Amino acid sequence: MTEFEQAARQALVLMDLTSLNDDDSDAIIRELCARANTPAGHPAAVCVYPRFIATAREALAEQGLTGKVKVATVTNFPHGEADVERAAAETRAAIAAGADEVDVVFPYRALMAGDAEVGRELVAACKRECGDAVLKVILETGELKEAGLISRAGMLAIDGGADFLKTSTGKVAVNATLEAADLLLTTIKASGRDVGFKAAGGVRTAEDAAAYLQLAERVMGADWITPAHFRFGASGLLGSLLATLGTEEDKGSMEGY
Ligand SMILES: O=C[C@H](O)COP(=O)(O)O
Repeated sequence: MTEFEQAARQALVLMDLTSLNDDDSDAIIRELCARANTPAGHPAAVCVYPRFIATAREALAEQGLTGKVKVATVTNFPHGEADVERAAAETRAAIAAGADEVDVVFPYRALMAGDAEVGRELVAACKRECGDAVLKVILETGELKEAGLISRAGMLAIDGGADFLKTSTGKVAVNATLEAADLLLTTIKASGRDVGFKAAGGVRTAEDAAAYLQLAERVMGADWITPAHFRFGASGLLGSLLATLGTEEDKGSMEGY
């Protein structure tokens, strides 16, 4: 296996296979879950809107993937409002509906306007609702733009109890970049805390994935890169990974894409 194929195989098991579109339906989420069952292995999670958590659980069970592929969802998404109570209530509802993992959007506009405390509070409130469930905090680095703000947001999220720092919603002009990834990985390392990293938004090819993996290896070391610490949030990466591995997607499960 070439080094590049190895990166594709690794990226597949680190992926949160995502569908967060306005026209998502039960049928589309069922197909997403069917696509998770690839001949080359399965992703770490599927990531869906809260109203599809039950559908995803059911569809993964039908694929024999219960417990193997987690169900992730999003809260305070995509705008990252500074309403702690609402974000906590959405997170509580997501956990009650059966989410294994919650990706909450950090109130990044509030931070840009000078209110740092609400970000820490919102993350802490959502982590309380999660308990042992994984909380990923979406910082929207492409909107924060400045290195200082990106690192500050990362530190606040870690202080609030984030299990992962995630770059982006995938809904703004600039999503995951290697520069933002470097800043967040460095922030995680400097914190000394057991926090993971998720690159999300615009990661489309095996080449993209390999570059992030190389960066993470340089900053954190190869052994750190497991699904417990590193994820790709991606809606359009699976096909490229499977093509790199010489495995075609099942066209029957591609209807609607
Ligand atoms: O969290 C994941 C992102 O929403 C996915 O973004 P993408 O559609 O650009 O892959």
